[in-house]
Amino acid sequence: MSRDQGELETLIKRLLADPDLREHPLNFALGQLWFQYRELLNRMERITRMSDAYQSMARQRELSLAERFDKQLRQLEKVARISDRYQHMMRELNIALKEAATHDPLTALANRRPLIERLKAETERCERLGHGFCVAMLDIDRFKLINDRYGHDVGDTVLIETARVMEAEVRDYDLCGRWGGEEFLIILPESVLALADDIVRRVRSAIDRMKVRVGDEVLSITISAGLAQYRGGESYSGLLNRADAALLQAKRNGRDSQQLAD
Ligand SMILES: Nc1nc2c(ncn2[C@@H]2O[C@H](COP(=O)(O)OP(=O)(O)OP(=O)(O)O)[C@@H](O)[C@H]2O)c(=O)[nH]1
Repeated sequence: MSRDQGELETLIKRLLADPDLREHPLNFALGQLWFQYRELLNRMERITRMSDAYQSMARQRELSLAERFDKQLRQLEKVARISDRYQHMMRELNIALKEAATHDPLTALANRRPLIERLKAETERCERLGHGFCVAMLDIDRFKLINDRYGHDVGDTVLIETARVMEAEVRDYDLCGRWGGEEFLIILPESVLALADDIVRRVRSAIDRMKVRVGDEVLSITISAGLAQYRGGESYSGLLNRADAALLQAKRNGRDSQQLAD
């Protein structure tokens, strides 16, 4: 309120309160004007208060919207983190499942499944391109004796060590797997029998040099092997049968040896 306005209000209040002026002809009109002016002022104040309240309410609502937005954002971030972890877990699980489906849990070598897939692929490739490939079936000699004498755990260690040495000796593109029990299969692509024979001799001599210790004793492990080269038109199981028969012959020949299939 300005200074002039304040002085005018004081003057009007004084005039209206003056008993000598009560009968003055303008007193009633001035009283009415004063009353209307006060009413107007009150209404304006009410409107201003309402507008202030509305603005503060709006500010409050904006604030709580921002807070709600932040909360939603935090929740979304949490969901995204959980989903990331879940996807990572699923990926790991898939890898573990694939590993379990294609690898022998004891030696970590390929199991029969990828071996058979590779045999099929190689026979098809052979038919198409005419490249030769060989397989070698390898078997630990008198393995039952090791189990019986030293226990199953030592037998397992022998299997693990044999697998490790075997895999280290073959070429990168050969596939070495556990066919079952103490029997291993090596698939040698792009090879004729003479080359496969050299590679298997190298594998056997590395296993010969391998040292598995049981207390003070060092076990000596020998291997017998049968080798066969793929013949056009033959099935992969026919090829395996010939390698198996050659292995049997190697065993009959006194073990610790290798035999080429006819
Ligand atoms: N420790 C262990 N032993 C196994 C496993 N799988 C098979 N065997 C054992 O391997 C042995 C194979 O014995 P045999 O088939 O008689 O052959 P071998 O004693 O090696 O004799 P030859 O093959 O004739 O030289 C059996 O005693 C099986 O119990 C395995 O995962 N761990």
